[in-house]
Amino acid sequence: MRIDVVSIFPEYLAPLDVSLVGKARAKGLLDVRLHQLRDQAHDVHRTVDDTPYGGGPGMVMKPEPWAAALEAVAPPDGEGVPRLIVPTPSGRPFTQELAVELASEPWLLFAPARYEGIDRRVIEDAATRMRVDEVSIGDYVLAGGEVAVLVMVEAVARLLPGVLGNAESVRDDSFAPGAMANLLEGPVYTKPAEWRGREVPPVLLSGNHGAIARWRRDQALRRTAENRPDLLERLTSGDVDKHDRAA
Ligand SMILES: Nc1ccc2ncsc2c1
Repeated sequence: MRIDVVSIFPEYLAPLDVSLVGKARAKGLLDVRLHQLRDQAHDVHRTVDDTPYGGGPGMVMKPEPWAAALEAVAPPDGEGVPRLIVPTPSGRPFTQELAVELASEPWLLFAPARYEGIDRRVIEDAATRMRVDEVSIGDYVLAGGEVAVLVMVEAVARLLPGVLGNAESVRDDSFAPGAMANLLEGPVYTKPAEWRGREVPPVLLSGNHGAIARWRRDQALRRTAENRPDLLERLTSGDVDKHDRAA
């Protein structure tokens, strides 16, 4: 997979050089390219923003630098077309399901905005050439979209074949499609078996894999009911038998 990111703060994406994503890049599983938006602003101040038409607070990112940056990355007459992801608080929610969908794309192009956002015409123009998704990572105030790019790239990269050492853990993730869909992961434990007077739940030491699986699902249901009751509503009656609900 190729990932391009256009930003006025490409240094904000430095974490993509380390850990899971960094290792995937080193293995050649991921090709990440960062681009400075200001390189496409040719006035002396390399201006990328201006006041909003219609008035209002803040500044809006100008269309010309963004259009030039997107076309520099993906020339209209070039090979292949990326899927453009525009991180924005007014976008569709970023979910594990969307991460799985994006992980099947050969090329993603991220356009994180600062200020009040990007002139709408940039999105409309790009949509004539490529698929565009406006995506939000949640309902809170951030200074820009770069941190959302870090979130989405990590969530997608870990799903790529060969990136995670143990494919099992992808299956057992919270929110992963399948048995754990719409369930939060339960508590986890490691050695020592007793620590500051607290013991590991005996079932986890029993070697009884059926009992362990049942215990883990029960704990996942309990944690989901406690922290995300909204997710329980998504579980079909077939997913949660009467016993589970009563637990
Ligand atoms: N403030 C804010 C909240 C969510 C979000 N998602 C992508 S960019 C962004 C910015």
